[in-house]
Amino acid sequence: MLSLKGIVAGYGGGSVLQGVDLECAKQTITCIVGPNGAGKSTVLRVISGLLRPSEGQISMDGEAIADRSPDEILRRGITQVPQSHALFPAMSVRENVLMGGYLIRRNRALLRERLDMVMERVPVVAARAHDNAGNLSGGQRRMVEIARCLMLDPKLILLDEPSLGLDPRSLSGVAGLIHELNAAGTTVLLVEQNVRLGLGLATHGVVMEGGKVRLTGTAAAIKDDPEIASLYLGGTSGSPTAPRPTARSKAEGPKTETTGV
Ligand SMILES: Nc1ncnc2c1ncn2[C@@H]1O[C@H](COP(=O)(O)OP(=O)(O)OP(=O)(O)O)[C@@H](O)[C@H]1O
Repeated sequence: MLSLKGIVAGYGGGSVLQGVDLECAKQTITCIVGPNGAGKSTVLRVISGLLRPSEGQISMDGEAIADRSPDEILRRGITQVPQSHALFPAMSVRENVLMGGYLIRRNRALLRERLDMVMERVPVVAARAHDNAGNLSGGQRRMVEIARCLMLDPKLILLDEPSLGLDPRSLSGVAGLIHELNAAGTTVLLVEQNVRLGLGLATHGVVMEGGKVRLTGTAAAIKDDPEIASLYLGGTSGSPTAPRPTARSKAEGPKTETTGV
C-alpha cells in the first residue's frame, strides 16, 4: 500500500534520513521505534508531504507521491495526527473535529455524514461535543486529535507518539481506538518512544537508528528477541524472560539490514 525507497531528506543542514526503505501493507499496524534523533518523526513528515525528500520514491497504492503537496497527499487518503497539543483549546470539541473536514467543507451533506460517523466511532466526540477542547483530559484530547483526522476517512493514518504524556488508563483507551480503526480497514503507521506499547499494538516493527532502517519484521519477533532489544532498543523492549524467537518467527522477521551501521 505504502512504499518508501531510498528516501534521503533533511532540514538544510545535512541529511537526517539517509536512504530509508519502508513498506506498509494494507490493514497492518507498523510501529517505528528507535533512539531520539533517529529520524522517526522525519519519516512521517516526508510521507505526509510536510518535508520533501531530496532523493528516493514514495508510492501510495502504486502512485508516486514524493513530489505532491500536503493537501494532495491528504486527498489521497493519508492523514497525520501530529504530536500532542494539536487541538485549539478555546474551541469546542465539535469545532475542532470539523476542522479535520476542511477539504470537504463545501459538501455539507458529506461533512454531516462524516461527523456522525466520527461521533459513533469515537464516543467522547459526541459526549463532549460542546465543551471546549481545553477542558478535556489528556487521554480525551488524544482521542479527539485522532477523531479529527477521521473526517477525511483516511486509508492510512500516521501517528506521532500517540502515548506521549498519557496515564496507563488513557493509554489503553487510545490503543483500543487504534485497534478499532485498524479492524475497520485503516492502515496505521506510528512512531513510538514507548517501545513496549508501540510494538505491543503493532503487527509489524521497524527499528531506526541514525537516519536508517536497521531492522524490520513482525512486531512480535522484534519485541521478543532479547538480543535485538539490547542491541537496538537499549534493552527497554520485550519481556526480559521472553523465549528467543523460534526458527519460524526468525525466518518471518526480524531481518537485519545489511547496509552500514
Ligand atoms: N524542524 C527541524 N529543523 C531542523 N532539524 C530538525 C527538525 N526536526 C528534526 N530535526 C533534527 O532531525 C533529526 C531527527 O529528528 P526526528 O524528530 O525525526 O527524530 P526522532 O527519531 O523522531 O526522535 P525524537 O523522538 O527525539 O523526535 C534530529 O537530529 C533533529 O534535531
